[in-house]
Amino acid sequence: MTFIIPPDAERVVEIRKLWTVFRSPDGDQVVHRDLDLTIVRGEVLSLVGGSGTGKTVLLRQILGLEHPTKGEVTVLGHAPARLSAMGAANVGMLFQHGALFSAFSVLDNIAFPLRELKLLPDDLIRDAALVKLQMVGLSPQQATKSPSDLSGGMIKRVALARALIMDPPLLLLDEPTAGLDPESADGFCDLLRGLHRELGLTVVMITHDLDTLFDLSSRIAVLADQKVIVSGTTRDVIAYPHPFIHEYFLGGRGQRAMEALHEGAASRPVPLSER
Ligand SMILES: Nc1ncnc2c1ncn2[C@@H]1O[C@H](COP(=O)(O)OP(=O)(O)OP(=O)(O)O)[C@@H](O)[C@H]1O
Repeated sequence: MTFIIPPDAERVVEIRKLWTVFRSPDGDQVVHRDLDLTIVRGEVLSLVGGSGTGKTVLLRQILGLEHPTKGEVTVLGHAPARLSAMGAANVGMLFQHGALFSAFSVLDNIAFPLRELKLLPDDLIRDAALVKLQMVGLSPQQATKSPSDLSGGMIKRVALARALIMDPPLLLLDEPTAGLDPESADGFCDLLRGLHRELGLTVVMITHDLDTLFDLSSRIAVLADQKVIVSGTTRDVIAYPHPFIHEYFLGGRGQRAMEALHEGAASRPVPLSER
């Protein structure tokens, strides 16, 4: 059985019949073809799919950085492009490598989106950035450091603090634990789980890491054949007959992760209805 949207759920992202086509002299590349996806408030939806299946492009559509060739994307009822002035207030984005400004301090990186708005005095912006610094588990002593002085896990935390600076209800994560050692990845998952709960966030995440996938997701959506072929709990998804799903979840790597999943009930994805 695939995911059925509860009738009372608030639809944060609606994607209807989306086509994304990149034109080039060598021919058109159709990345998304009639793709449908609805994301409801409070869920942690993970996008999985083979390399080049359009996961990052889909996040960029939600951010308004790409535009539908055909079809419609709405975030909180508006086209993402229409949110651009206040975009950061509605959608926070954690890019894969953190994407911090190397010439700025930690605090100035976190404060950047608020400073760009030019609406608040500097001392308030500084206070807001310090609150976010502590929210992601870093101490005020880290505020003056340069990104080059930080570990990979700390860079992710600073980038997360920046993504959250304007308290967006929707958070997009591109490979949040990529490049982290297992201990830092576990710590970052714990942080994300806590923030999701405390801030009531809706999260859309791309991950290739099965531990992160099983640890955080309330729903998994699989991209293949230019669309979302199935979405639901791990069980729903695994039951769907498709070569990618078979290889991904039931190949050697997937089997090991599934065994770990069965060993620890706490790491099993919790269907939205049970949260
Ligand atoms: N701006 C662009 N112009 C032309 N082609 C693009 C552009 N952005 C992405 N593509 C192409 O769209 C396809 C999907 O890219 P995307 O980055 O979304 O894949 P992905 O599913 O995130 O892959 P991976 O898991 O390897 O990161 C790729 O073939 C990519 O080369």
